[in-house]
Amino acid sequence: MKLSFTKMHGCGNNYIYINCFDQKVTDPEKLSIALSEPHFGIGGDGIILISPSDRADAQMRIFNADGSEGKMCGNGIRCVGKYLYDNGMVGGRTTITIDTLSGVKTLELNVRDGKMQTARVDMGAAILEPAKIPVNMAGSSVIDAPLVVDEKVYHVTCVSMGNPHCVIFFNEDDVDDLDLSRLGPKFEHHPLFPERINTEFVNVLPDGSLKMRVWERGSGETWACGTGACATGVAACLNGFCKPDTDITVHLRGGDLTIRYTTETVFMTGAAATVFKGEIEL
Ligand SMILES: N[C@@H](CCC[C@H](N)C(=O)O)C(=O)O
Repeated sequence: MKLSFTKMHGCGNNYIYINCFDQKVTDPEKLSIALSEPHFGIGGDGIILISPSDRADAQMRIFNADGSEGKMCGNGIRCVGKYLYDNGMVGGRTTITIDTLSGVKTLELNVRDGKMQTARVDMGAAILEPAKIPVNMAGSSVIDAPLVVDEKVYHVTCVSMGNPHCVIFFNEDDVDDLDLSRLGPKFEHHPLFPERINTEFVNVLPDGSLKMRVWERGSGETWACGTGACATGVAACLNGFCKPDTDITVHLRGGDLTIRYTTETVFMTGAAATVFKGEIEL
């Protein structure tokens, strides 16, 4: 059996996109593990299925490289917008909707020469995680709360953007120097996060922008995470490093995203790119 796919990335967060309008995937968990593997598969951070929806232009489902399913993918949703627009699946409209496990999201597409370049996504309201970690909590949410990992105290702010994120701001260490392959799994599998967690390691730069590295549950270190950048922008506001209702630049390993946190919602703006198309024998 042959499967057509498109490799796309948003700020280096690269997934294998499968058009399920005309193809069927029966075991997406197993397929994601096989295709994400770089030596025997295609290589990537996971797969994203694009299917018909009865309440939006399309539905997307995201599977991490280990086969687990995420509820939402910020970099992925911009790529799905590009896929739909560039392939003529939304009749040239630049306002489109995409159904996700975390609700229907609206995208405003910025188009040049018939191709989508960037998208602004209304990601929905940030959900402040209820306190599971004792001590130093503002209200009933986890904001700047101490969490011991490997006998060291980290101060974490937990924000859900449909999927769970734990954001840590570093004053002294440059996040570029952290050994994420050692540290990331300790947060991902910490007993306080039974559903596992995506973790963002962040420096606030002198100009007020944010430098972020991410360890994603189910995929390890990726070059960017859209929901993670949103959670980081929100956490920066909650901790007084940035201001709501302003554009916050988040520098990721694979590019920049612009985040705006308002009382009603979080907006994320960034690019999406097609890398190549292919067909794989299963
Ligand atoms: N890379 C994504 C998030 C993908 C899902 C995540 N690893 C999870 O399991 O929650 C993004 O750009 O948001």
